[in-house]
Amino acid sequence: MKQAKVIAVCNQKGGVGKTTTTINLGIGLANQGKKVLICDMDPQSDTTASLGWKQPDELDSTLANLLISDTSQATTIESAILHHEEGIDLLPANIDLSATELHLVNAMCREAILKNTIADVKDNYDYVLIDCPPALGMLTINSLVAADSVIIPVQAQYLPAKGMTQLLRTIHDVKRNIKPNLSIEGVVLTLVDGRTNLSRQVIGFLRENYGTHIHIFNSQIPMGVKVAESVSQGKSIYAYKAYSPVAIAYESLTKEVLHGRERSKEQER
Ligand SMILES: Nc1ncnc2c1ncn2[C@@H]1O[C@H](COP(=O)(O)OP(=O)(O)OP(=O)(O)O)[C@@H](O)[C@H]1O
Repeated sequence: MKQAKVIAVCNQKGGVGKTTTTINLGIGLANQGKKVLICDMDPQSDTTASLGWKQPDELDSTLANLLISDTSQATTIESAILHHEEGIDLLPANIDLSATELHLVNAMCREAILKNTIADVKDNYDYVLIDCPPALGMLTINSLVAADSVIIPVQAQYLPAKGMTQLLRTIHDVKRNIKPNLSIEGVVLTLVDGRTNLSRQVIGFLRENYGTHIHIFNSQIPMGVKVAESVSQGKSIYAYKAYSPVAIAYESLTKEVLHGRERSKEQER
């Protein structure tokens, strides 16, 4: 049996590249021989649609059914898992997940429902990546409680970087009250426009304001038109346009994540 590392890809700000990072990091890890499960915890179901399931609302079994353990539908986690042609598995989402958020508020052990839901299958994988919704509600809290670490995609702009305070506070609260060993894997700069100096300014801002203790990945994800095209084809950037700057950047991020894990395993020994 494997021992999965569970990583939440999280930022309450919308449109910062969470979905794109989850997919391309996930498939990047699969390309390196790792077994990967992606959980789509965003009711917009962009990850599900971007991986080729274009009508998520027509899916019978999704994370929404699993999280409310709807006995009338008797959904098993195995029956909900979809298999993508590039070698990763997906627990899909659809719009029902937004109603699930309300249900979770009154549920017992409400913060740990995702963690318990994936407990039986998690160790079939090396990595479980969770694409979080752009909000700090119960779906995000469940994602953080299920996770060992968090990757924070930050758009290389001044205001999105500023908005990190609230997210870091939430991560701190989860760590203090529920999940003491939750760690921040790192911040990845996304949508970097190479024509400006903004990425350097944003890194300077993050270091100054959040201390030196938050790791910032060396890999930066540039802007590239091929991203939207790959999404429309249900493919990763590697399958759609190998060797494009975005593909090279995500491959490099994948290696940083892999090496980070190897380093921490060595430290444990
Ligand atoms: N490197 C990139 N270059 C160009 N476009 C990108 C890049 N990364 C993401 N995008 C585009 O930016 C938009 C937002 O990206 P994405 O969906 O990954 O962000 P998100 O944080 O998951 O959004 P949401 O919060 O709405 O779920 C999408 O249209 C996506 O195709």
